Amino acid sequence: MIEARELGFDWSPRMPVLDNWSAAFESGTMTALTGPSGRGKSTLLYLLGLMLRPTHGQVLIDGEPASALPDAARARIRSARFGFVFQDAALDSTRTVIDNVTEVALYRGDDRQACAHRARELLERFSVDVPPLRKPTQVSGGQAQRIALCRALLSRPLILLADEPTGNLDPATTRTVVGALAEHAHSGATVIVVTHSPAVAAACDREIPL
Ligand SMILES: Nc1ncnc2c1ncn2[C@@H]1O[C@H](COP(=O)(O)OP(=O)(O)OP(=O)(O)O)[C@@H](O)[C@H]1O
Repeated sequence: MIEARELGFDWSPRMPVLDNWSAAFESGTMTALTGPSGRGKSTLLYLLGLMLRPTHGQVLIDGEPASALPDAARARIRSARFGFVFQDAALDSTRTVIDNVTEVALYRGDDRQACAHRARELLERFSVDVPPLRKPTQVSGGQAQRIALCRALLSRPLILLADEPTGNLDPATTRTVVGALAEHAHSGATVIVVTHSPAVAAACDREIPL
C-alpha cells in the first residue's frame, strides 16, 4: 500500500507541478495514471518512488511516512520494495541484456542461478528474442522497454511503478505486457502505470486522471 498525502511539488517556484494531491494505492490493484502530456505524471511517479522529495505533503509506504527520510533510508526502501520501469528504459549500456535484467535482484541478494533462470523465462515470455549477451545499444526501443520490464518484474517487487511501459509496443505485445503487470498486481503487489493508451487504462482496476 502506498499513499500520497497532500503532495505538492515544484520544479521551480514558477513551475508548480502538483498541488495538494492525494490518493491511496492498495495492494493487489493496478492503477492507471493518465492525463495530458506535461501534466506531471512522471514527476508523480518519481515522488511515489521516493526518488524526488515533495515540496509539501508526504508519501507513506504501508502507513509509514517515507518521503522525508534521509537519502540512504529511501534508497533502502526502494531497493527492498520497488520495481521501476522508466519511460526511456534506462538500461546500463555497458552491461549485457541478461545482466541488466538480473542486476537489481542480485544487488538485493537473490540467488544468482535462480535469477538467471527467471530472467531467461521473462525474456522469453515477452518475446525479447535477442542474444542475452548483447548490449542494450544493439536492441530496438520496444525490446529495451521489455528488457526494463523483465528487470522490474524479476525481483517480484511489492510496488511496481511503470512509466509508459507499452509506449513502443505493438498491440499484441502490449496485451502480453499489460497481462503480466495485472498478474503481478493480482498476486498482491501495488502496480501503478502511467499511460496515454486508453486500452491500457481500461485494463487497469482503476484510472486516476491528472
Ligand atoms: N527535470 C526537470 N526539471 C525541470 N522541469 C521538469 C523536469 N522534468 C519535468 N519537468 C517539467 O514538469 C512538468 C511535468 O513533467 P512530467 O514529465 O512529469 O509530465 P508528464 O505528465 O509525465 O508528461 P508526458 O506525458 O509528456 O510524459 C512539465 O512542465 C515538464 O516540463
